[in-house]
Amino acid sequence: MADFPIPVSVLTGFLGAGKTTLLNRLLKDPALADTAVIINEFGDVAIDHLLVEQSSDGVIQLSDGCLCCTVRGELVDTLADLVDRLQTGRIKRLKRVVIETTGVADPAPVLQAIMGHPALVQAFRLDGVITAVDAFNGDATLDAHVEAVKQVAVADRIVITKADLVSDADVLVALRARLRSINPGAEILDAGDRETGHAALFECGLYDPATKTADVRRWLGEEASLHHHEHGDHHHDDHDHHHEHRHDSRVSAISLTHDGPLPFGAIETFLDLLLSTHGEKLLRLKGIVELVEDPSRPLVVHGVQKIFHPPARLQAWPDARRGTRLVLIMLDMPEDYVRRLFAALANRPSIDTPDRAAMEANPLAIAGMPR
Ligand SMILES: Nc1nc2c(ncn2[C@@H]2O[C@H](COP(=O)(O)OP(=O)(O)OP(=O)(O)O)[C@@H](O)[C@H]2O)c(=O)[nH]1
Repeated sequence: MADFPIPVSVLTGFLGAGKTTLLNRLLKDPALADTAVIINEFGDVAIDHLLVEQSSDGVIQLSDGCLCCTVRGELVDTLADLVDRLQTGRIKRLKRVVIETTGVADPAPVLQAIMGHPALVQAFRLDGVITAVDAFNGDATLDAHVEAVKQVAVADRIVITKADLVSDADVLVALRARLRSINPGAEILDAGDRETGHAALFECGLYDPATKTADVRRWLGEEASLHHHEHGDHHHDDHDHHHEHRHDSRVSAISLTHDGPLPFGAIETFLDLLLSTHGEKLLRLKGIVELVEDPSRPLVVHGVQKIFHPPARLQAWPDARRGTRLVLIMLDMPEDYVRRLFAALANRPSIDTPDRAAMEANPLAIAGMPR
């Protein structure tokens, strides 16, 4: 049996970052029984040693109760097949799916397979993205590959691997600071730490399945400070200085808040305009919204790159705080545009920004707004 929607965790990280090693260790934990592991490999990548006895249909039952399959074709087909096996009783239980992505890939297509597919989105929900970063090579990889920076930026949890290979503690401190500046909201864990087990890595979503209460602060990463990104001048100096060789100086996060309820249409328009004007820059967006239409049940918005999970409602507010809180991580953040767009749609016009009604009527005609 399965409780739909089944949580899906995506494990990413650059080539050789230690994804399989981490996964193998996690899967020894009895708490992860009834987990299906999908290894999303393309091209001539060696089959991971997890998959020693592969059956003809690509899915094997491991002795510890996990299902395992490699995907060389369509991830969508594999996920649909898992649902079919459950419904026909060929799989008895399925509590979780973990997808290990190929090291060089942008994680977006994997996430798109889950969140962008009308049938799968009923059966699965994205729990979170876990990104492994190699302590030894991490800095050089982030310098060389913007894909590696994006993998860090979309993460809910970042796991530093191979810390045992780094003798200089300052290197680890600097790497953590760098990861924190790319993604201030994600929790950063050490793979070698006993605490870095399933409990720390899974259930990144809004609900705690044990208590059914929503931990919005944790989900939005609000414990982490976002304010160092708000010193605009400093940010731009940094940007120019490192522009040549540090991709991550191009990634930044902001938090948008509004007190009081907003109409659903305002949020919809904000997201539509953001995606149509700067969608390629958006790496991650998460938020909770107080709606005019139904203020007692907060709306949850959740997107990775251009792919948005269907908006969901919580049954109740998790704590006394109301209003709207959105956290955005973007590449080359058009911060002024984003803030003005949000302000306009939240009906807080600044001197030269028209109000929401005018904007919805003609969104491209706003003074000073780049298209
Ligand atoms: N010393 C040390 N080596 C590690 C650690 N984690 C992984 N490795 C080694 O790093 C190499 C790559 O690890 P994998 O787990 O295969 O990495 P991966 O990210 O799955 O690799 P790809 O699937 O090829 O992208 C292997 O030789 C591992 O034994 C660690 O924490 N410490």
